[in-house]
Amino acid sequence: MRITVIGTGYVGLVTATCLAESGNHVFGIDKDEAKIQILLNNGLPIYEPGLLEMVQKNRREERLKFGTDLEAAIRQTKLVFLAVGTPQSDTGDADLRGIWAVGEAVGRILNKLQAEGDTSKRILIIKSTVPVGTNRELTERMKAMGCTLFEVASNPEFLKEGAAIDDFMKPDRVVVGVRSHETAEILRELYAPFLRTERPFLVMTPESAEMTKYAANAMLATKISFINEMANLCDRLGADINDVRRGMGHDVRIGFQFLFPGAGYGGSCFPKDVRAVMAMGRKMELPLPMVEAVDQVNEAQKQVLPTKIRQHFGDSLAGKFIAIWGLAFKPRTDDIREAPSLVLIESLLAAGCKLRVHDPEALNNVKQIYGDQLIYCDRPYGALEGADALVIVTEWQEFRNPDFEVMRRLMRNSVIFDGRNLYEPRQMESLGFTYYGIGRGRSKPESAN
Ligand SMILES: NC(=O)C1=CN([C@@H]2O[C@H](COP(=O)(O)OP(=O)(O)OC[C@H]3O[C@@H](n4cnc5c(N)ncnc54)[C@H](O)[C@@H]3O)[C@@H](O)[C@H]2O)C=CC1
Ligand SMILES: O=C(O)[C@H]1O[C@H](OP(=O)(O)OP(=O)(O)OC[C@H]2O[C@@H](n3ccc(=O)[nH]c3=O)[C@H](O)[C@@H]2O)[C@H](O)[C@@H](O)[C@@H]1O
Repeated sequence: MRITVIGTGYVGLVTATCLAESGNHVFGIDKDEAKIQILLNNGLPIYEPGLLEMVQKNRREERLKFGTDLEAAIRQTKLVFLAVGTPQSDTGDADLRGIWAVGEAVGRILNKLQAEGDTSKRILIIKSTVPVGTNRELTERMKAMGCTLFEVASNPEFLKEGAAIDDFMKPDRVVVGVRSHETAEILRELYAPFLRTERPFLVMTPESAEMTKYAANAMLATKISFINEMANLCDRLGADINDVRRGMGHDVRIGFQFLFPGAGYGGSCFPKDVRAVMAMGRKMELPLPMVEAVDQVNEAQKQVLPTKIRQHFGDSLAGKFIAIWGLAFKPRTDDIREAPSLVLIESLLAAGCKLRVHDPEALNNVKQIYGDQLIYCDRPYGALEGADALVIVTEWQEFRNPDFEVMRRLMRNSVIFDGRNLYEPRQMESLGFTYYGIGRGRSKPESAN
């Protein structure tokens, strides 16, 4: 099939590339000329494992093209994916200006093509995460522009950054929201190569598809906030969340996934999507106390590491050298949107600490925010030189098994605040470290200081 994907961010670029990989001819279109230029120069504007090689291969084989010319792309394609950002607005709901702008641009182009005698119907497929009713409103807006030969479908995306290619190529399910059988069948054919191993292709209304995406993200965020709350209780009661988590997860009704406590969930999706669900509830005057609590618990969780650090150092915190390992909101990405590391950095800078930070991929993004307020280290051990403490915020693989001897030699004080529970408290103590995890049963209430 011939496809246009509008937006070449984390989702659009992966979608365009994976669809090209399965034999389609795809145009990746973005309004950001700098991004397109990087892609045309055989680079990648983001870090996502395995993506660069796949982009290069499909460009070489001429199935994947990039540009800024939407009209040229739409002239040659029937399927048009919308993968532009839908960030959080000031009021908490999803900011849909990107979707409306694309709708208007596509509408103008369709009118022009129709006037030229092009009678083929285009299918606009909303891949971005959008509130329930967006599909319908986009349809109405385009009809109001005089467009007739089009249909809008919903096809939410469930990929995770860092594992995006695998998630797209082998999805647990594909969800499509359509108003016609014909569109459902076109999308079924498009996705067939990715669903060969019994994975379901679920057809529903656009409203249900839009809701499915938010409900899935809200559920996953709920699991994380729940386990974080249990971890904080373990800390106070002297239980170890790692044992508790295992004890829970073996119950197949509960399972192990998304039950890792930490420094709070971040990223461009869970925080904004949970708040968008809250906003939909407010609009419908329906209280959603559970979803609101998920967000509140998460905001509080981002303060857990700063609180433990304040408790440990007390009045002597100002002027301390603190090393931070891991800045991206999760491993295997350079994305720092809503990352818990940023809350920690703000708090420690405000307390007068000097920060030496390391991340395998996200240093440049952090530099763009903090400039020379931080010391940026290319290597993990470089960040430890003279440090009074190490704080681990993101569980990059290379932090799991470091040389603790070397670490102790480099650090001025052997103190570790481990926001991802990478190490065993007893082992760390036997190696001479003062060690704080999340929910490992060792922290005092804040008032104890
Ligand atoms: N990042 C993720 O892991 C996932 C994101 N989503 C959803 O997918 C959507 C996109 O997210 P990301 O890819 O992370 O966003 P992003 O911000 O990385 O990329 C969006 C791209 O759209 C481009 N764009 C905006 N307006 C445009 C226009 N009028 N014409 C052409 N290009 C335009 C921007 O320049 C940018 O490159 C959001 O709704 C998000 O909630 C869904 C699943 C996973
Ligand atoms: O809608 C989206 O954008 C995507 O949001 C998440 O994907 P992503 O944000 O890329 O990454 P996750 O692996 O879900 O991690 C999100 C945050 O939760 C945290 N997390 C995750 C799992 C866990 O057990 N504990 C935990 O604290 C991570 O550290 C990270 O900060 C969902 O997992 C995807 O299914 C969804 O498509």
